Amino acid sequence: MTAPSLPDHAVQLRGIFVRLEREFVLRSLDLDVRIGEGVAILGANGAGKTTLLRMLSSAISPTRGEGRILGFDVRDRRSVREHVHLLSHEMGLYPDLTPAENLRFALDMHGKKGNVEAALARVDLSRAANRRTRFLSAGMRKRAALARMALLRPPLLLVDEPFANLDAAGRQLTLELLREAREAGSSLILAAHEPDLAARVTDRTLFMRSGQLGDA
Ligand SMILES: Nc1ncnc2c1ncn2[C@@H]1O[C@H](COP(=O)(O)OP(=O)(O)OP(=O)(O)O)[C@@H](O)[C@H]1O
Repeated sequence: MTAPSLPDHAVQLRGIFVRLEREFVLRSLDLDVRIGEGVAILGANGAGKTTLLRMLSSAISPTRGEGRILGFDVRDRRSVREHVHLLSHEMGLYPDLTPAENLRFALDMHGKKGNVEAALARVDLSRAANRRTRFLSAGMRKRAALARMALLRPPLLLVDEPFANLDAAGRQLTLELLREAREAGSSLILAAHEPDLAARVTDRTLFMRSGQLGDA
């Protein structure tokens, strides 16, 4: 499905509430992110950053409020999922597939073509390309998920704590891949606990407190 019209915003949220169990985790949240813009979201543990990213990826629906993502209604899960990619802690890799198989599967799912071998070489995973993902270290799995993100080049990229579990080289690689994705036109929303690293790949920083966003 194509977007109703060419949007100038990747994200526009107005008065969004998300209730999980009995608690409102997001409350009256507004957010505007322009097409091509990069926004960092900082905030204490439990502030609601992951919940916001999960809602933007349509993993969960808002309890109240309105929003558009790349011009699609925030509740139009099928359209949102087609255009938005979430790189999260879980990473969404199939443990019994190899990294190469995971990447090919992701490309097939999105009807895209790409050079899987080159993407794995870029993240220094060529030697592990044919081992089952379940036998890789946390950092290696993160590199595989980064390679998949780089291959998919989604219009809107949501990234949750990308620098955790990575060595210095892995963090540098993450910065490079995020920068390349932005140069290719992806809009980016990045939740992190490392303000300096986050600022290197985003244009501005917001702070989440008790489920609401404000200036840092
Ligand atoms: N599936 C769930 N069911 C019920 N409550 C949840 C669920 N997921 C998260 N929460 C609650 O929502 C609140 C926000 O959690 P969230 O993971 O969004 O915070 P966060 O800002 O990403 O934190 P961190 O920096 O620790 O990753 C927390 O109080 C958490 O307990």
